[in-house]
Amino acid sequence: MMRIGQGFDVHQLVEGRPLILGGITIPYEKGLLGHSDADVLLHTIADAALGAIGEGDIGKHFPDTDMEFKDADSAKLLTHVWNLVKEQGYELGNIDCTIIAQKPKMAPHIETMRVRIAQLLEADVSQVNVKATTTEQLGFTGRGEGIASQAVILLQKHS
Ligand SMILES: Nc1ccn([C@@H]2O[C@H](COP(=O)(O)O)[C@@H](O)[C@H]2O)c(=O)n1
Ligand SMILES: C[C@@]1(CO)OP(=O)(O)OP(=O)(O)OC[C@H]1O
Repeated sequence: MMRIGQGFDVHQLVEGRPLILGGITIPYEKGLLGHSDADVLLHTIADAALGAIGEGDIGKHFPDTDMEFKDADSAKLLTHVWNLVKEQGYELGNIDCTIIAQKPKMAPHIETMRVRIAQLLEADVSQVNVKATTTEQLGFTGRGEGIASQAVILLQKHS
């Protein structure tokens, strides 16, 4: 049996915050703003996984009004979500993610993100793909005001 899910998230880029993306810290002059560490890529992956198992979204599981999740490590939130996936008997088929950011250049960091995401999803690196695109300086991402992310996930269960 297979289940598919998709995720999308956006966070604002501001000065004075570290840029945490895909479970790693990337050197940059700005970072993402959020109630948690604002790791937009891990949030997208968590949303895709929750979508695949019909469990809503991360806002439902980790309300941004709850101080327990203030400055939360998104890797821990994703691990919680992944435990729900495993409780339903699923494992990762594959995941494909796109980071939408004008800057910084993601290419030097993609492999490290893949390895970290594979670790969090208890899968092989070959099951995880991470891409990046600019929006050719158009829109809020193009102006460097924020970073968006998208993901599609396939879960599988052996019967
Ligand atoms: N923040 C980014 C954005 C893009 N890349 C890489 O550059 C390639 C070209 O980007 P376009 O937006 O012109 O399609 C893209 O395919 C990525 O490999 C990047 O590293 N970091
Ligand atoms: C992760 C949570 C919880 O700390 O907060 P944010 O970091 O603001 O992220 P968002 O994607 O806006 O919504 C989910 C939240 O409930």
